[in-house]
Amino acid sequence: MEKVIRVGLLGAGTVGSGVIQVLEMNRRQITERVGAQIQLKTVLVRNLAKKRPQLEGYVLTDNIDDIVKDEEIDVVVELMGGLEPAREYMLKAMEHGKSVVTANKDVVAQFGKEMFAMAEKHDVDFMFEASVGGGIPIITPLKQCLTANKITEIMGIVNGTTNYMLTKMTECGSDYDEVLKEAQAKGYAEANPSADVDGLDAARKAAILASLAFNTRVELKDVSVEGITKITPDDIEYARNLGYVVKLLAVGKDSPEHGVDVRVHPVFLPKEHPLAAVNGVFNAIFVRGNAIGEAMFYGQGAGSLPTASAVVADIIDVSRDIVNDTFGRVRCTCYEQKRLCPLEETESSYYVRLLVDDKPGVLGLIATAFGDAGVSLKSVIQTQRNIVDHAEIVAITHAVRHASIQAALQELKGMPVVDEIRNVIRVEKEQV
Ligand SMILES: NC(=O)C1=CN([C@@H]2O[C@H](COP(=O)(O)OP(=O)(O)OC[C@H]3O[C@@H](n4cnc5c(N)ncnc54)[C@H](OP(=O)(O)O)[C@@H]3O)[C@@H](O)[C@H]2O)C=CC1
Ligand SMILES: N[C@@H](CC=O)C(=O)O
Ligand code: NA
Repeated sequence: MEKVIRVGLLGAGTVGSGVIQVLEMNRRQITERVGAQIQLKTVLVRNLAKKRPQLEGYVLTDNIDDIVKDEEIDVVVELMGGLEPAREYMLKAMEHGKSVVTANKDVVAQFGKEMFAMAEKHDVDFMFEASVGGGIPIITPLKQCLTANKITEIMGIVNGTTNYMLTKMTECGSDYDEVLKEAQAKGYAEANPSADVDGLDAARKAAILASLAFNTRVELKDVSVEGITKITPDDIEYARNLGYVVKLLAVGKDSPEHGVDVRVHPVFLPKEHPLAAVNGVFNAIFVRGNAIGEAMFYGQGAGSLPTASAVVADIIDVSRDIVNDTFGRVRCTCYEQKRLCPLEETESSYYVRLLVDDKPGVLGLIATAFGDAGVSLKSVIQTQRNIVDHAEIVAITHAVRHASIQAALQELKGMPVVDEIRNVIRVEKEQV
């Protein structure tokens, strides 16, 4: 008789309902591929009273014990989101001998070590492909396909909500609040969308990617984070006129001089850069390895079915391990303890937009202030932009240390002719 693998699902929202749909839509192929039937048995939700026509025929519960203590259930799929009780439920599931699949970057970025330790202790699998880049395969490539390489750089657009917002603001001049609402309606945003727009979601993903790429534990607290809330239509227009697009980037670098540098921030990206063409909900992740060279992974970073694609692939992988009794083939890969590079040591070019008094000699004073702080300028433009008695100065600097640009900004803040530092955004150099 055909073996049956039973699944307990925690959460039936955007991704959870996508998982149910994919398991039903591709049932025959999935059974063939696994050599066993995957059957969803029980679904945990918060609100049992909610109408859920899609879940007819499945056992619904709001009690986690109905899943973790059910001996028939082999795999627990966590798609509730947030730290608690998701972390607690996943640990409980593993304690009861069940493999766990999750899309939860909050837990992986903060408690990954604890999760792997529990999986090892109970000889079960812990899989999290959907936690970064939604449907894009990137966790498995880093854990398996790229292991022949020493990886020195990983860089990408890893938040679908903010990429969707920036794309709409750039292409259609849409209003910030309006496009955020659209992204929420499409199911891209986190339960609390400030995680998206403040860069935290991308920072969690950056921590996960860097840990896997550089084989050293990087947690959310180790990532310097800046979101897109300060980006204005004016910055987007200046970027366009100067030959750039504005993107929220996650950057991870590993070098012998500085150690591991992981950060998330908006950047001016040259229009010719391959990541500049990644628009809407699409994500892309660049990896530089010493054997493969450059590789890029591209696809939909959020949304019900694309994310479910990654979750179901993990369920299939775990099921194959159950069928073949080969759990834990790929354990935690953080076997080194590398130095984490402080933000002050990082280097970048910057776009600096200032509101200044509109009078002779101001441009010279500004250039001197930058020069005194050791910041050399690549270009400076002065515009009027409907401002009475004032002007805007936009400077693009050459690559300088973070500490130097901070010193220049401090100097500028104290100058009577400078009325406001309107924005400071990093500028990414062209790919060579
Ligand atoms: N949305 C996306 O595009 C992507 C999401 N992810 C991640 O996937 C996970 C799920 O996201 P998403 O589907 O968007 O979230 P939703 O908010 O759409 O769904 C969450 C589900 O979990 C249930 N739930 C939440 N808290 C509890 C609780 N304490 N006890 C029982 N059930 C609970 C909710 O129940 P109820 O229905 O009763 O409210 C709901 O069914 C998150 O970790 C997210 O970061 C990853 C990649 C992409
Ligand atoms: N809110 C996230 C969902 C996927 O991780 C995003 O917008 O990318
Ligand atoms: Na993924």
